Amino acid sequence: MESWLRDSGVVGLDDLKLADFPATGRGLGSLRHFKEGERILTVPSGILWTVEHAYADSIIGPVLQSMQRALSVDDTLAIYILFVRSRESGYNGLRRHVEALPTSYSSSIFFTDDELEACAGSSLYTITKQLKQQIQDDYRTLVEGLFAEHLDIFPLGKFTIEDYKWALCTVWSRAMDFAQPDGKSIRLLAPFADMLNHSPDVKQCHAYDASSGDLYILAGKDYEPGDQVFINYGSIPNNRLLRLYGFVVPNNPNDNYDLVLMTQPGAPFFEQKRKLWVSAGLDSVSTISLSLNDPLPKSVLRYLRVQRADESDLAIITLQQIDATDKIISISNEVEVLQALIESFRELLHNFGTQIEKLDEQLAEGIYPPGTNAWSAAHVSLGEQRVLRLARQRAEDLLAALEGRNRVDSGFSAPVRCANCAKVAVELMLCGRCKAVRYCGRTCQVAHYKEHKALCQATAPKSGSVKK
Ligand SMILES: C[S@@+](CC[C@H](N)C(=O)[O-])C[C@H]1O[C@@H](n2cnc3c(N)ncnc32)[C@H](O)[C@@H]1O
Repeated sequence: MESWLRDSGVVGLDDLKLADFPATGRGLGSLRHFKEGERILTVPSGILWTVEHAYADSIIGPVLQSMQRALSVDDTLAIYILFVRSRESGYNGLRRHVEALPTSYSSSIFFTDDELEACAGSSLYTITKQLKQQIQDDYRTLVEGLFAEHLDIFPLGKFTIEDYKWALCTVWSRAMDFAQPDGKSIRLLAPFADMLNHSPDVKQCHAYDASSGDLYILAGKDYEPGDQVFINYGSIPNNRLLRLYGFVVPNNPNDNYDLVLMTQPGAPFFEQKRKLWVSAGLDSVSTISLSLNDPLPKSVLRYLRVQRADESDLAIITLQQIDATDKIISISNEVEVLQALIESFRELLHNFGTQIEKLDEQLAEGIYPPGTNAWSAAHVSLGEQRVLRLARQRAEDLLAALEGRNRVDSGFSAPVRCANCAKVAVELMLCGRCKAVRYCGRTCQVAHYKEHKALCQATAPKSGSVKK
């Protein structure tokens, strides 16, 4: 491969060496001092794997271009790689690169059920199961819609589902993405530069020159001869690292939990609510990342305030022109939102096969030997549970603060009655709009709305939004 890289105009080969490193496996080592920011490597446009190059290929290009529905970027790159690998002649340089690729990967899609069980309950667990099915479906579509039509180009023996999975993992674990000046993004694989391993401790140091189409690697920190040279793949949580790259970073500060919020189209006031979600940059199905830094992002509350809004809440939004997505609509709505969230977080945490304390114990006892698939899965589970516990705590704190304020608002000295059923209780909810009457619960508030409406409109503050 080296002579092909040299002949193709790769710059920097004399200062870097392929080597095995204990912590990461194969990578690139430096053969001299590098100062941070110094250019280390240039891989010219001509030898990059890109969709554009696949389309420009004289054999596979016309076939790809004649497809009624264009393949995804990942599928195009994966099939391009498999195509080059399958050729008996030609493509000499690119075939050398393919020969240097790993023969197997440790993405979670290759985990056995037992290995995956170590992260049961995590979003990775669910996504991996879905992904396995998705890959099978996509493969079947490829066979029927592409391979079977062009068996001379895609001999099925070299395009099996195992080959397809291998090629997809090659793309997931080695592709680099760049935004271009025209706003479009480009996904590419750069021979030799794709031997660089990840370190969160180096600065972002891979770049794409849109005018030349070349890929550059700069030193992400100072290096001494013999050091492993890294790039930074980005702030990636363990669940994603394991799914795409097949490794994890213990105690990863980027760990997250992808919370999926959804509402069925048949739900009451669905269209009205959908407009409110869209105006807040959300939709009826929204996936929101909860992270260690921000375990309960505002967008979660925005979504749920609208989802839980009843007729009177929606009337409040319209009448008072509340930015429903950013502010408390009514105390009752907010209480319901927070209670529902706490309940959901409890349930999500309960669904984890092994709780944090037990996982910590198992890891300390070496039940999951370091570096094994189950060990990686256990770290994903730990990360997701930590985020969810923080999120639950945040929601509980918000609810406690709200209830505390409500108690102060209602006055401890004189317990008041529910405006509907006249029940006496300390913890009555205040009508979020007029703040003139209190209810023992949501049912009473709704039941009383008709009677209360006129008074509510007359006594509600005329300007501003519902007090936080
Ligand atoms: C772009 S390739 C890097 C070169 C790769 N090590 C090789 O031998 O071909 C990305 C893959 O390298 C491995 N890798 C990268 N950074 C790593 C790290 N910090 N720890 C463990 N494995 C890492 C993972 O297997 C990942 O999927």
